[in-house]
Amino acid sequence: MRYLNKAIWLAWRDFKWSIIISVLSSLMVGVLWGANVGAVYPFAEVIFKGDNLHQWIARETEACETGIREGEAKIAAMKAENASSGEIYSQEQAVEGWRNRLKSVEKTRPWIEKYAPTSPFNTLLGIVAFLLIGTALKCFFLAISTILMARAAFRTSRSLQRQFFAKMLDLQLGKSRRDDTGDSATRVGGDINAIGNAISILLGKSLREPAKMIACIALAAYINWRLLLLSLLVCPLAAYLLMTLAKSIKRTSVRVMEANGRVIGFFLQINNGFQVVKAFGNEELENKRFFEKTEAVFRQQMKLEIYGSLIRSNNELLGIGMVCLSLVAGGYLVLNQATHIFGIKLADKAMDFGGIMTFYAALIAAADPIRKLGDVFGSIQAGTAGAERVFSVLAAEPAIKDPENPVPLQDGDICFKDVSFRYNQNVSVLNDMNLTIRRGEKVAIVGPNGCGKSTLINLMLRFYDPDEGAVTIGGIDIRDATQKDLRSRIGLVNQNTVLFNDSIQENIRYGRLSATDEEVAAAGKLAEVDTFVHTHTSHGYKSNCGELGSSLSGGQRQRIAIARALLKNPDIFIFDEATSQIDLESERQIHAAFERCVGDSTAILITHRPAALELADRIIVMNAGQVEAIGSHEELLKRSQTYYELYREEVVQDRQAA
Ligand SMILES: Nc1ncnc2c1ncn2[C@@H]1O[C@H](COP(=O)(O)OP(=O)(O)OP(=O)(O)O)[C@@H](O)[C@H]1O
Repeated sequence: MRYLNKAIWLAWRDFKWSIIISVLSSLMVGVLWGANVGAVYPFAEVIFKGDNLHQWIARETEACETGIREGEAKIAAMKAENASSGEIYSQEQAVEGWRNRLKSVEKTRPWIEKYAPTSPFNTLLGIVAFLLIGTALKCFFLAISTILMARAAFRTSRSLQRQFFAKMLDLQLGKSRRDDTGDSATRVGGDINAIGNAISILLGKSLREPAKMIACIALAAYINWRLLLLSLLVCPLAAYLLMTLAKSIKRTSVRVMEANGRVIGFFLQINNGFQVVKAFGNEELENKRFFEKTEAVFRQQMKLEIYGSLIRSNNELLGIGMVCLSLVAGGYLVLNQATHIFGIKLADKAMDFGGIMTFYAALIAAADPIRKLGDVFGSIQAGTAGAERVFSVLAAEPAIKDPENPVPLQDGDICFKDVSFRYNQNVSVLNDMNLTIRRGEKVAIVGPNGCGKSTLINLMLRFYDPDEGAVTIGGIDIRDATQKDLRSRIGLVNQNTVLFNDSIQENIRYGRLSATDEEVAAAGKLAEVDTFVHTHTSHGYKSNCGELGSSLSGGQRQRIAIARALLKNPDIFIFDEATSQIDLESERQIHAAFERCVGDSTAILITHRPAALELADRIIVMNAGQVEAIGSHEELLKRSQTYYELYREEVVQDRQAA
């Protein structure tokens, strides 16, 4: 509940007035509900006795005065007979009851005398009109309350989604990275919707229904509070069952959310990798795995449904239990015109027909909101579970943070000083690495698979921070600058080209949002996007890339990514295997463009391609997380066995490809 309270506080902070008006409207619904039930009393009196309200109030006054008179006479007689003080006290209480009742009657009398019709039929018409107007007003307040609360709840859920989205972007950095896409998708979708639903129910239905219930209970208490207490005897047991079931619902709600996360995660994974599934003919296996995951959701959902129906039954039984108890006791009192059952006093005076009918109507009307509250529990518990899952992510501290007093970066040499890094405790990826890349220099980094080349780039972009040592640019530790400042200076094209489901033009413009169409086209031309965009697409630069660039070839995607980086015109270019999927001829053309565009920016190329190595002033050979050798192509062929072997492999591959 602590986390759901946070969500409610957010709703309160932003939609105070909506909530206040909605809550007041809910209270009005409660009052009008009780008032409508209260109309049963005069209705019963008029229909069954043929009285009008003037006659009824006169009878009531007379009954009260008689009750007081007789009571006082009894007290006097008791005192004369030296009766016990307990007996006298009980009689005094009865007289006090009559006096109170007379006071209420006296208060009502002027209203009845002034406004109530004199004929019974007109009285009936008046009651019907009261009922109709009361119900119309109740509907009006109900609509106001529901709409305003829904608005506050939906807006709060959307705002939570935005916060969650921003947080996810921060948490993707460093070792706090969240790899469970399905789980995150469930949290941002279903869980947040469950929170919104819970807010709307908690501040709407769960105030409105108790308000209706309280109005009816108050009416019942006004008629006969002792009889009401008797009918409430079933409450403690029902409340205990309710609390136990509520805990189970919360626990199961969390399990449903987790299981849903696994279904979505699995679905996304197979959807992305469907070609592998098809190519290896593993459809049956994946269908079976998916079936098991959906079955797990089904099992938890069924549990939830069973708990929900138990709560509904519990509440319904509670309502009917109250009515039944009072039916038996009240029926006995009226039929026997008694005030006691088993020596226990249950009424000050024998109850009349209208009174007991109104009492029953009040209890039946109180049972309806109690029944409706059954569904409320399930939704609130689901919202509480969702809030725990969502706020635990929102509260997580990102591993990569900006410093409190950032220093502006200067263009300059890039230095890795004694840098060590491991993704997890056991495996060291970079070991005490030292490397300086001079400002404006073009370097190529080569090395066997898994030696740490991309990790080097990850540290430079502060996607991770080193465990030991520091990365500096222009002599400033990049941890002392803001991430925005750092990344604004770097143009990255990496091996996994990511394009968004937008036009080619907008995907290139992603490098610099302020770029004009002409600038975008110029960058496209330099990166050889032009060579396919006019011949292979229907709408040129306006053609859509498809989701994640799926309607383009690997090479075409890489060219768009290169154009995006060129458009940014950064201080530092990083090409991480950026031309690995481009044919040799296009690669040469891109390299020519690269030389023209990179100009005096620093450029780091992670590549095995011999043609790309020619662009570099120096080649850095990495092996097992360290710099093994640095030099020109010719020097390294002689000095570095690792380089020699890598080069020979690539040349053979290029010859085969040509
Ligand atoms: N996010 C990660 N979590 C855990 N280990 C990782 C992660 N990314 C990379 N590694 C591991 O770190 C090591 C270095 O990976 P890196 O991607 O830096 O190598 P690389 O030299 O760029 O390889 P390649 O030439 O194959 O792209 C590898 O053993 C890899 O499995």
